[in-house]
Amino acid sequence: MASKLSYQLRNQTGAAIRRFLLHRFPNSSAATPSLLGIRCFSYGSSQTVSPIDPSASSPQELPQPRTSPKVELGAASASTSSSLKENELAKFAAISETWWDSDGPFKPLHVMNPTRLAFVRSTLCRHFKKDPCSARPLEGLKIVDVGCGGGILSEPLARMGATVTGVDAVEKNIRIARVHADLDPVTSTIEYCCTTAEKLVEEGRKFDAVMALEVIEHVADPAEFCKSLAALTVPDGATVISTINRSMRAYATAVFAAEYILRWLPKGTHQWSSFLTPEELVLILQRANINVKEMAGFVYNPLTGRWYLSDDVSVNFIAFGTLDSA
Ligand SMILES: C[S@@+](CC[C@H](N)C(=O)[O-])C[C@H]1O[C@@H](n2cnc3c(N)ncnc32)[C@H](O)[C@@H]1O
Ligand SMILES: [Mg+2]
Repeated sequence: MASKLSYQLRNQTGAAIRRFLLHRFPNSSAATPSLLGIRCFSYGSSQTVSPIDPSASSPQELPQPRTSPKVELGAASASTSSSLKENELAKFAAISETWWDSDGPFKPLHVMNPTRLAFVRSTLCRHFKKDPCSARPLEGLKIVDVGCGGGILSEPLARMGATVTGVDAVEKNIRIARVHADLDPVTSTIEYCCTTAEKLVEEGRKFDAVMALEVIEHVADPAEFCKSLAALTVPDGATVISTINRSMRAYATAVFAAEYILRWLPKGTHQWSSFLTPEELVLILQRANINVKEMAGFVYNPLTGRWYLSDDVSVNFIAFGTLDSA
């Protein structure tokens, strides 16, 4: 009798936990790049690439854009930008002084930088037939870094020889980026501007490669944002996007642990519901005519304190795509 009762209790508790998780994480994803039919990035080796059939990979409804209250944003706010989510931008404006403090709130980006640069260099060199081992492998490429913040990515891209434009919707970020880049003649060539992707589109700007790393989870309308990224890209040009998966693991690690336990990021930095699953990102990009060809996950090793590339896209992931020329 007692064991029957305890069995029932365990069953009910299990069901309640399952109900809670399903309610809290309705669309969480367990995708891997190969399940999505995308080549998984790995040093040296390559696996099959089979383009995704948009009608077949039809994940669910995409998250809908939300509106947010107005805050002061500088020049970027002059445009009728669809990508601006003002409460998100206010968070970055509040900590803009700390962009280059490698132990500050942007420490995770600083620590992750070599790993994501390895992906960027490798995919761009493969696509544009450049030598990844040369000192300036991105020489000759015009690259825009959308949501560049203080320039953590823009600067190494310039050092790799690219002609870089960095744009951010927060004026203070651009000021910090400018001051820091001017410390070195190579990075002082970067064109920094407080604006948005959609404003650059209005101005008719085009780039060989468009970067938006850790930005899409902070914009108002990811689908419109991707359309702007596509419109900035030359035919057969490249797009690289990194973000956080809307998975249970991401909630536990990238939000709960990173913000509340380890205090790597200020509390409230990320809204879990604004994350995209890899399937959603691929679909949104496909609708913008960008074909995702390579994808990788970033995995943190607490023993070494480093990030490495992996096919585990369950938390942080990065995607490389090209703009259909047709
Ligand atoms: C997490 S930071 C990433 C910075 C940089 N991409 C990196 O990875 O080092 C996100 C940045 O995107 C900017 N941002 C957010 N929404 C934007 C938008 N709609 N247009 C331009 N910049 C935006 C923020 O101001 C912030 O600097
Ligand atoms: Mg983020």
